Amino acid sequence: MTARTPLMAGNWKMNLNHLEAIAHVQKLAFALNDKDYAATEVAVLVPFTDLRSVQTLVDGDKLKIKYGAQDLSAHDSGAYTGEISGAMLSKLSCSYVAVGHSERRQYHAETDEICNAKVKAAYQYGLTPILCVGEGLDVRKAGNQVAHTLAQVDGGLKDVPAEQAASIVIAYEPVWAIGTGEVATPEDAQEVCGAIRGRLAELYSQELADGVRIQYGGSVKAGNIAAIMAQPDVDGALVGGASLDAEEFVKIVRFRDQ
Ligand SMILES: O=C[C@H](O)COP(=O)(O)O
Repeated sequence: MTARTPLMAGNWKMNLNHLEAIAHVQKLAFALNDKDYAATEVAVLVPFTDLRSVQTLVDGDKLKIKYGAQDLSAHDSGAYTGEISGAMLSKLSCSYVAVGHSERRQYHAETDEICNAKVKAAYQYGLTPILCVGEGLDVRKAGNQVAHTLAQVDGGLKDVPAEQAASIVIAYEPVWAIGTGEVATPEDAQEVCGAIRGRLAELYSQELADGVRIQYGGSVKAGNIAAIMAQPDVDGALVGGASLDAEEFVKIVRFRDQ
């Protein structure tokens, strides 16, 4: 099995303006050290309006924090008012971009087809997509969480070649656990993350599947991260609310100490 470096990504959602973003990244940079970065990759997914400020800070101070966006357009350029292209994100040296977050699926009607086009757009411009998948409460109650989530994996990766899929990050986020304080048990997380890895092996190869990082997301905090990370198929977390508290996020990055 390939060793996978955990990825802790803070998804700020629609929080922190560009000035607050600078202060927040400075706090993270002050607290994190080389040992942290060697053990765990750290990223922040920030509002579009923060990207230039974060880029300037990261470049200027040679920070090891990676950054990226929370969405991108499926289109290259042109008359798509309000959209931001992969090329624009790439120009800002983004490493990551979230695709198909449940809030995009829910409030912006993003389908698996749209997510698939966005995954392809991300790769086209050298960005690593973090493909978000996960079931709602009704699906969970019916016991269909694995089938539902794997269908989203299939849809998001349709016709994506292995050389691209090898670098994808998949974030399993049960919708009922997002921002609710209702965290999935480590066993719940493992069940679906393990199934996602199994599906990647079927779609591509075991070797590829063993190298892909699968994150858990949903009410992750310093107090629950260690048990979640102890699961064999969980390789990091996509952290919402707790990523807005620099001290808490640093503790999550240092999950081995919790
Ligand atoms: O992208 C992050 C997830 O939506 C989780 O959010 P949360 O940590 O606030 O529950």
